[in-house]
Amino acid sequence: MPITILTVDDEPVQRRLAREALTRAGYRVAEAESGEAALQSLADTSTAAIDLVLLDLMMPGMDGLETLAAMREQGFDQPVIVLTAKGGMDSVIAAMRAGAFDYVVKPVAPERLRTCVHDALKVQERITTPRRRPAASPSAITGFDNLTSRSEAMTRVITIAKKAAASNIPVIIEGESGVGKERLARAIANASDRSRKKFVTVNCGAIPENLVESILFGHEKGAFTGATERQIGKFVEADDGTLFLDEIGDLPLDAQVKLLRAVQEGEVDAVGARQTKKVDVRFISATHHDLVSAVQAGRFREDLYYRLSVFPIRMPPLRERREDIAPLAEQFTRSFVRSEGAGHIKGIERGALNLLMRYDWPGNIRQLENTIFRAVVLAEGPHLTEADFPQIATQLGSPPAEQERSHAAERHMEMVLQSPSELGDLQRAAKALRLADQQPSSDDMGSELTDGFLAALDSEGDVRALAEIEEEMIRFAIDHYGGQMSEVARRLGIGRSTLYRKLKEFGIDPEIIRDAG
Ligand SMILES: Nc1ncnc2c1ncn2[C@@H]1O[C@H](COP(=O)(O)OP(=O)(O)OP(=O)(O)O)[C@@H](O)[C@H]1O
Repeated sequence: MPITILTVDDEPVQRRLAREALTRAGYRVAEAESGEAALQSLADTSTAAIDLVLLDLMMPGMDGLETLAAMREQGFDQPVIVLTAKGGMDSVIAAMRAGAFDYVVKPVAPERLRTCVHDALKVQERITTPRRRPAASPSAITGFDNLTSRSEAMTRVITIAKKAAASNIPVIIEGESGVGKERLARAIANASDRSRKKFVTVNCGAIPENLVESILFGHEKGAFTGATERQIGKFVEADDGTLFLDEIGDLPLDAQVKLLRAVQEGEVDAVGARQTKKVDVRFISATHHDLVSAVQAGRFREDLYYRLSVFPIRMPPLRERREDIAPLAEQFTRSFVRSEGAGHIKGIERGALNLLMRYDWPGNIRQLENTIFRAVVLAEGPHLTEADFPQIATQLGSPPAEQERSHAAERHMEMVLQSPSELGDLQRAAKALRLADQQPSSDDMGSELTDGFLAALDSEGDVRALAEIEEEMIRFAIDHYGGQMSEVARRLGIGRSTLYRKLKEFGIDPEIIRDAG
């Protein structure tokens, strides 16, 4: 089955450019002219499944960011590469924050696009392949000793959590998504006198409303249409052990009433059962919501809140405990090098760690874990360097001290291949990508662009073929001189007939380049 890429762009010329570049690389290409149409294509089961989405950020109607958000909301988790026209680094950063894999600046440089798509698919394939062993699978490592806590903030959390482990009272862990709430809950349970009993988790936010009662409290066979088997429910399953109520703030109000009774009385009624059952459960809940505000807004029952939050623990986001970033990054690197068989990687460089420590990590430890995974899968050198974290560098908008590698060099090439009117944005982008160190400074990127900026190496680190560079130079010149072919020929130092012969040879359509520019 060929890999299918959905190109989403309102401009037919751009769709065509992307299609040409991708079909030449052997991909199947589907097209959508708007965000709305893209969502329809993704949901359409009658056509080939989409493996990757190439998404323009600037579109009328639903723009790229809205489309990306809607995709994730609707459960489409294909990798997304965003296309940006005029430097638009702000929306690129927003898209990366929203989970885009990477970005490409228009007009699309075919080689860069293909590298980007190849990388995204490689990472995706490794995520979905059973070979992947998460670096820190919650069930594998669950003690306090395995919770990285170099920071003061986290040391405090662990001290409090150890106290909670010594008692049986309900604990609520509050904190942003991916911050490690479940890991902490497991550590508490493992250090408690119920450590040998079951730890049952239930994600309250993921249960369909009409099934909440049955999943929590169980049901008898035939209690409702579809209840073909008796189910004991999570409470009974956790009897004598610990019940972890994740995303408790998402529990519907009706279910909150029943939960309150179960918590208060230690009794549950399975749907359709005649008898009440006594259970002995230790509760640990978690939420990324501000439950106090939810109580004030009437979305969460106050009595239930007080019952569950006898022992509240706030997990600080990673940006409030930056000292933990480096040890976590090192731990994930070691772990993924092992699980991915990437023995050529010996570790992570200081410069890369410094870069990671400056970032805010809105997705917290989970995002850091995924970022390291991606770097380990794609890195070719003996150490992870700053250049292996292009998406973080982009979002930080800060310069790398690290020797640039082909990936960034390609980006640089793209920047150079823009029209002069875009230079302001591009200079900022170049700075964001920290190219200043060993490339000519952004000030050198005046209106006269020199061929010294052309990327000499390909994505494998090898010298690029002359023909490829020649083709790129011609495309650039056409764009740069607004399609005036005699000027293009003159500046390139070749005759018009040679130019036209080369256009034919490389399959270049000057009209398309001019429109795209
Ligand atoms: N101290 C840690 N050391 C290593 N890995 C960790 C640590 N804390 C969390 N993780 C890893 O980070 C990821 C997110 O952790 P976890 O699921 O516990 O977060 P969460 O706050 O419960 O997330 P959510 O709110 O989205 O459910 C997991 O893969 C987990 O194994």
